[in-house]
Amino acid sequence: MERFEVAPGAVFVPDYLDMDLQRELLAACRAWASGPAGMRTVRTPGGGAMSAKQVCLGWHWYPYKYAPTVEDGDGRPVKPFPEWLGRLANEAVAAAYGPGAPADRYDIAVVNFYDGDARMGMHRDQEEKSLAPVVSFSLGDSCTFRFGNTETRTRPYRDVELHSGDLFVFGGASRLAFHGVPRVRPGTSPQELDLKGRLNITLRVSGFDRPAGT
Ligand SMILES: O=C(O)CCC(=O)C(=O)O
Ligand SMILES: [Fe+2]
Repeated sequence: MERFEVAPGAVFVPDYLDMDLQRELLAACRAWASGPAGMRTVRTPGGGAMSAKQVCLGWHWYPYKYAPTVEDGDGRPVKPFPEWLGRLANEAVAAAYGPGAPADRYDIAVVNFYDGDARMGMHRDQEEKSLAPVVSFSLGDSCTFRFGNTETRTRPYRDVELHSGDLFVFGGASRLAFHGVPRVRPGTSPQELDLKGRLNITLRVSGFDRPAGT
């Protein structure tokens, strides 16, 4: 398997997921997208809306914190984070960093759906307490993924083309680097995958204590 270190601790692994696994993940995303606590438009405090639609598992992210329920939506408990997804995250970390990489308790998934000309501005994933690596899988349309530095939203950054099945892991010195999706390429989803648009599944470790009963 080819691996490219884009920045220290940021590793790009093209073609990581085979088509069967991509299909399984797509089916899972469709189930997660349905309500309650389903896919929604995220509104920012400034009154804007994110163009990528989002659904979370394990902990619900909304600008700019986590909650056990969909505070900014239907108020329902966030869907559980399945154990198999945690195994997939740890396998992906080992594929990116090598078999000696420590396993962790992955407990958050953020699923982003990009259709048409949706995009995502430069930001840091910084609402987690844990600094465990972020694991990101891509399905469907290709995109430009911009991976920057920890100081500024601007250069230096590197643009990587992410295709369906690709893996990107960022941890270590790059865990709090700015990153974003300046463009997706509509109509580039593989024929074998029944998906119009792009799905991104981002797996994270919260480092939070779960309150009892949730
Ligand atoms: O869609 C992507 O590849 C990136 C998503 C992302 O950065 C996020 O959900 O925080
Ligand atoms: Fe992010």
